[in-house]
Amino acid sequence: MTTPVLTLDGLTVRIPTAAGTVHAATDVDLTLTTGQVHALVGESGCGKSVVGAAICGLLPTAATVHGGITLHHPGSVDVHLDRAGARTWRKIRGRRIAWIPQSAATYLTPVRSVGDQLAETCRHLRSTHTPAALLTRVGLEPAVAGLYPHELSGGMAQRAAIAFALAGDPQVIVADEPTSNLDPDLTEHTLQLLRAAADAGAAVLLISHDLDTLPDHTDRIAVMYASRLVETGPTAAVFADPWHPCTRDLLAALPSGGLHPIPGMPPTLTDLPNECVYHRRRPAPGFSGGPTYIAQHGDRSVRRLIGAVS
Ligand SMILES: Nc1ncnc2c1ncn2[C@@H]1O[C@H](COP(=O)(O)OP(=O)(O)OP(=O)(O)O)[C@@H](O)[C@H]1O
Ligand code: NI
Repeated sequence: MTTPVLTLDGLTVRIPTAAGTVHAATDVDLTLTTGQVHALVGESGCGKSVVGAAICGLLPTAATVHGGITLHHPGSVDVHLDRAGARTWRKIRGRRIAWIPQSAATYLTPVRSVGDQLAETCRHLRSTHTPAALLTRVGLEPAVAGLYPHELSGGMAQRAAIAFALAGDPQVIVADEPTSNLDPDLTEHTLQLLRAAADAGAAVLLISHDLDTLPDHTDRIAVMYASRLVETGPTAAVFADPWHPCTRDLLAALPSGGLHPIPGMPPTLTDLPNECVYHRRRPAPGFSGGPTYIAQHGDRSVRRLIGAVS
């Protein structure tokens, strides 16, 4: 049985920049559940990492957040992360929510061995695991503990990143493109490790561009376009019968879909109206713009245009 662990309720993130206010995430509703791997996909710059960063309390300080980010724990009170201060985050990060970055090299200190840093993380989190057990769990030899970060191959570094994330037995794991630098074998191995973490009870959010790998490795998918979710549902159902034109176009751009790139360019996020703008990229029949709404059908949802013909 799956239980909701983390709920995003109308998450809206705005980032002020010299070029204007970036609409980085708008009205994002998403529930992460125990034991499931949830994919978050969409074109580059659509806001996926911002959603992941919001869940992990890692947004830039200038960002403003509206809407709810709620962490649930059976038998305990909900934690409202959208209002959490530094003290709450110190208790939560690593222990209840962990982040797996794209490259482990970005957060490891070059001057200390992997084992040293993993031992320090375990002490800090009061982990019940030893560094050796964590390395074994992600398929690394115990001898890797003695290596320095620059001595790790890309695949080893990514496994090490997962070992660090597993140290605190987090309820939620956010992995931001963990396979983007890996060959197919290492990609497969990394996705299996995320599946194992979910099987052990975590809710995993996998931000990914490798759509072809998702049906085999994820339970649910959320498709994002220009800061908004346009479609969510079980991965197999969405791949078999995509409802939103954006999802259809993303799938058609894959080798398995015939390699048809999406025409046009993604919009600039500093100048967005209060509606889904995919119809501007790919005009819908008989529709020239206007508000959208989310239609819910069982365990699937799709953003529809009010007044569109189809
Ligand atoms: N620190 C920041 N300051 C200003 N703008 C930012 C910042 N971080 C992200 N953005 C902007 O927010 C928008 C969403 O970015 P985000 O990194 O979430 O996209 P993404 O979907 O993860 O893209 P990619 O697939 O390339 O990683 C982009 O327009 C980006 O330029
Ligand atoms: Ni990103």
